Amino acid sequence: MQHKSICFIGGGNMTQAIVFGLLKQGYPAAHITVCDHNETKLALFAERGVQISTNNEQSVKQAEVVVLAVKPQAAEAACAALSAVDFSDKLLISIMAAISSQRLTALLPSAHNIVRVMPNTPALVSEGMAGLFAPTNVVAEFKQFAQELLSAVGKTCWVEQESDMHVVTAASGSSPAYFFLFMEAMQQALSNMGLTEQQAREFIQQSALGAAKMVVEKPQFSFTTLRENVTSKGGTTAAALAIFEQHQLASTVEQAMQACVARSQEMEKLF
Ligand SMILES: NC(=O)C1=CN([C@@H]2O[C@H](COP(=O)(O)OP(=O)(O)OC[C@H]3O[C@@H](n4cnc5c(N)ncnc54)[C@H](OP(=O)(O)O)[C@@H]3O)[C@@H](O)[C@H]2O)C=CC1
Ligand SMILES: O=C(O)[C@@H]1CCC=N1
Repeated sequence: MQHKSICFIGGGNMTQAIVFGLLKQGYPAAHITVCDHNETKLALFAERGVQISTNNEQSVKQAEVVVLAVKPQAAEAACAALSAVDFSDKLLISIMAAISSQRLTALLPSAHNIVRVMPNTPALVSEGMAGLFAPTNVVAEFKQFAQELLSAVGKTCWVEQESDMHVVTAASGSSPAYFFLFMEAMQQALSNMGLTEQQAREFIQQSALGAAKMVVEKPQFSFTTLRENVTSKGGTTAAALAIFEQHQLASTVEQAMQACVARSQEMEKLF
């Protein structure tokens, strides 16, 4: 991939995951700048050779690609501070949940090439999953760069309709947290039944990794088949799954993901 100069606005959790993932894949640190007002966060990047700055405007002016990575609540202020920058030759990538391309255009009128990306933190270990959307006017070269950038730290999937980015947020951005919550609950339960936290973690992480690898490496098997292959009639797994069913796990998961989408839709109107 081309090594364009990239400036990240916001050096928080998601920027750390993407930038450290990119460095792991050999993206030159000298081509990356991270802007934040938090010196402690900036130090994490500086110690890996990434350029750091508290002067957003100056850094953005020098970059070919700008990644907006502040919280949606902070989008307006962050963009207002960039109003003097001419974005017409730059690619603007927004990883912010819920902020539409129309809103971004209103905030930064000179930005004609906007790609929305909904990544997730497994980018840190090169196993990210990112949904992408670009309005029809975005030039192909910039779309390709955005895809290559995210492909360097995981898998990508374009959506045609911007409204689908709400659902994508439930599917990529937020979804690692569902699995982490499940693992937290498993660890608590195993600890309560006598394993140490560390033992519990080892059983859970390897089982999760093994299950995920089976899903990836055995695409001929549906999730249902993989589950059924573990579940002996009248056995231990069936006893566990019966409790999940009794407590309507599928319905709970659906409600949780609907809440994620609804919050994204609400945030789109708020910020
Ligand atoms: N975390 C995740 O898993 C994912 C997050 N996202 C999206 O990524 C974005 C960032 O999320 P996340 O990394 O978790 O958030 P964080 O709060 O961890 O990081 C945002 C950082 O930006 C800083 N910041 C705020 N305003 C400015 C500014 N004007 N200039 C420079 N830095 C600024 C914040 O500082 P301070 O805290 O001091 O204000 C903070 O350090 C969000 O919009 C979120 O929707 C998307 C997918 C997944
Ligand atoms: O929770 C959030 O709002 C952000 C967006 C997706 C993941 N984290």
